[in-house]
Amino acid sequence: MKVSIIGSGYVGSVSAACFADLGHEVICIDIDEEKVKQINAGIAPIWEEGLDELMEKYTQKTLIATSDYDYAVQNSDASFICVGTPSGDDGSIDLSIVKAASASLGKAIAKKDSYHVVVVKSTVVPETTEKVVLPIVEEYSGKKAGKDFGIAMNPEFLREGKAVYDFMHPDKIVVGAIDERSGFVVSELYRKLDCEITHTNPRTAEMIKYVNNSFLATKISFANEIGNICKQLDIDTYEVMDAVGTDFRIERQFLNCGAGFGGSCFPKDVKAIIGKANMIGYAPQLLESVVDVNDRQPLKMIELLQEKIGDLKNKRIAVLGLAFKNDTDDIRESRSIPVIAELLRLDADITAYDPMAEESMKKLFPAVAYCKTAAQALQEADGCLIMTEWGEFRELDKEFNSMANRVVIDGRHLIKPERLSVEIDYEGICW
Ligand SMILES: NC(=O)C1=CN([C@@H]2O[C@H](COP(=O)(O)OP(=O)(O)OC[C@H]3O[C@@H](n4cnc5c(N)ncnc54)[C@H](O)[C@@H]3O)[C@@H](O)[C@H]2O)C=CC1
Ligand SMILES: O=C(O)[C@H]1O[C@H](OP(=O)(O)OP(=O)(O)OC[C@H]2O[C@@H](n3ccc(=O)[nH]c3=O)[C@H](O)[C@@H]2O)[C@H](O)[C@@H](O)[C@@H]1O
Repeated sequence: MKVSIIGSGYVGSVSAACFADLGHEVICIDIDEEKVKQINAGIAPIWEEGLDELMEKYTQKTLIATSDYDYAVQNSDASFICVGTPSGDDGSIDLSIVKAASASLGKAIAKKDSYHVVVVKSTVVPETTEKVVLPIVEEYSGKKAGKDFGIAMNPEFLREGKAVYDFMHPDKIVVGAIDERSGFVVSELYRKLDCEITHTNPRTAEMIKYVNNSFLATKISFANEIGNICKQLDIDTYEVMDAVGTDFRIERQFLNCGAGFGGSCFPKDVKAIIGKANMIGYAPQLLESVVDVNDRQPLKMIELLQEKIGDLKNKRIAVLGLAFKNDTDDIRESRSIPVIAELLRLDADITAYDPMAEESMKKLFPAVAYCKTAAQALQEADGCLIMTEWGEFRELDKEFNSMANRVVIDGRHLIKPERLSVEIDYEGICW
């Protein structure tokens, strides 16, 4: 089949490359000319394991990029909207980018003689596909949904860092279409994947995505709350979760307490569904608490540090890990952001290291001294904060020797102090 993908960010570029790998002809559309050029040169616009290889393999064969909606729509059967859905000022969803993409798509569909399917893959709150995207496409195309064009919602569940693998090995595919014809076109695109398709309406598909992310975020905040209680009682919360997680109704994953969840989706999606609930007159107490626990958690790292070394003014603090999690260069909502901001407010001197995310964080905090290795960041440091679950931090040992004061606060349960050859003053955030 022929498909166009609107937006070449994490979801768009991975979907494009994977659809090409499934044998489809793909056209990427982006308003960012730099990304268009990159893709046409066979270079992935973001870092994801396996993505460069797929881009190189299919670019200029079955995968091309353009900023021309008309060209893309004329030469494809369906268009996937994969643009960002950030939080507005009050936390609720900002649909302006989705609206702009829908309008461009509508104008292009106006010039097309044959049937086209509009697919919303961006994470959008329930009712958006039917009450926002559909009317905009109708308005700009002058055509009728369900007759001249189809419309469906197809949420994406991939994780950053494992995006290509997740796309190709989904545990669920959800297609929420307004009619059978639209649903059939979308399902056909996934035919080669070994996964059953859940067919539903657009609103339910939208809700499935939010419930998935909110439930995972709730598990993490629950684990953090329990971890904070366990720490006061001198109970190893990881031992607790290992036992509790053996119950198949609970499941061990996403019960790792630590500095909290970051990333481009959990924080914004929980806030967006809270916003939608408030809009319809329901106060979602539990979800509000999920956000509160998560906001408080990273600052506990600083409190623990202050307990050990007192006033942080002019103290040299090594921040290890800047990305919101391992295996990505993405710093969106990374828990290291509030931590660095607070350290700067307290006049600490910061050295920082991350294997991939240094460049992005530099734009946000130019005053931090960025280092090329963890060892360099630790030199002469009065304290160390471990913020991201990078595997290489697990291997740290002799590197702690060069610290002026070997105080290590671990936000990701990576260091086993008893296994080190060097003695350190170690504290886990909630263990
Ligand atoms: N990042 C992730 O791991 C996941 C994200 N999602 C959802 O997918 C959506 C996209 O997220 P990301 O890929 O992270 O966003 P992103 O911000 O990385 O990429 C969005 C892309 O859209 C382009 N764009 C903006 N306006 C445009 C327009 N009018 N026409 C064409 N292109 C335009 C931007 O230049 C950018 O390249 C969001 O709703 C997000 O919640 C869903 C699952 C996973
Ligand atoms: O909608 C999205 O964008 C995506 O959001 C998450 O994926 P992602 O944000 O890439 O990362 P996760 O691996 O889920 O981790 C999110 C955050 O939770 C933290 N986390 C995770 C697990 C855990 O037990 N504890 C914990 O603090 C991680 O450190 C990280 O900051 C979901 O896992 C994906 O299914 C979803 O598609």
